[in-house]
Amino acid sequence: MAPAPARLGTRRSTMATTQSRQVADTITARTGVPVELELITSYGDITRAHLTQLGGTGVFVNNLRDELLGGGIDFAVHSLKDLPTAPAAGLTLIAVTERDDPRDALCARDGRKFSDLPAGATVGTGSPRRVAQLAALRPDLSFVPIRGNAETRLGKVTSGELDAVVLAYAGLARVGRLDDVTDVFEAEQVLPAPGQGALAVECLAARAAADLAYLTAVDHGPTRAAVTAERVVLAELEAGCAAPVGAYAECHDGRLRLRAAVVAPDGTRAVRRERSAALTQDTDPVDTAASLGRELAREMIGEGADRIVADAAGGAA
Ligand SMILES: NCc1[nH]cc(CCC(=O)O)c1CC(=O)O
Repeated sequence: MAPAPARLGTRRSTMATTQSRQVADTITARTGVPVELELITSYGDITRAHLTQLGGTGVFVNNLRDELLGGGIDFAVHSLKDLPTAPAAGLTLIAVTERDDPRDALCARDGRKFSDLPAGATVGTGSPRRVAQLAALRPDLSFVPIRGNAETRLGKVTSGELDAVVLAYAGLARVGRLDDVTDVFEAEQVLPAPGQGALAVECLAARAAADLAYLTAVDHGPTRAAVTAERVVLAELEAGCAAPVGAYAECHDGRLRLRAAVVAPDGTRAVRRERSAALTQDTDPVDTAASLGRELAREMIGEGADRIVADAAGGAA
């Protein structure tokens, strides 16, 4: 008899089901274990509240976590950037998949580049991190908070309601909308969100070394080290996914290079730092990454980065 398929819990959006299906297919290809998708509705998908007003992180992941704890699903796939940095009791990140393109992308009317947008052009994004970094580059633009899935946001450009929207390149790729991209931001211009472009596989901690150990087949070491450094910066700054914090790490020639930026929502104040560390044979890259993230965050706090985070959280949305 064929083994019962593993139950993978996913949000219902096109982006979520596409990325979950990709992870499922890779798991099956590498381990032979069949996987079926279970669609779960999340609060973040149904609420009409503005994302920065939801009062807390994790709106996209809590229902999936409840299903994991209740045994309704065997494992869940999340966009890593939507996962709060605090560990969830009883659960573990058994795998972090190889990162897709981490950059942010502009989708503008008339094929315009970011530098070609006229003064006063309206740019839609619900992310304080994007607004802050974009305002630092182009204080003459008008940033408009928007919500909804990628397709809804792109629709506001097609309809003429907005001149442009900014979205994650990886997400646009997953919903098949790369043709809408008119410009891409390099890390020098806009640092992505910690974990952007990577997917996290989460399961019950008690099953991780037991019947679900095969899930480590989709773990990618260099991505796990990079996103660890990025997420430690976020955690040390006591910031969540709605904070104006960008962080990006990459492994190159045996070194891990970490860059981070904390920018006030109006783009006028910023703390930007970078630091790198050697990845050696006899140290765990994840430990090296965590230390690197802590050191960089402490330097940034010394320059007032924590105050920018606190002011942004306390200020008006
Ligand atoms: N907050 C929603 C969300 N979560 C993950 C992605 C994109 C895909 C990714 O970063 O892996 C998006 C949409 C966006 O930021 O444009």
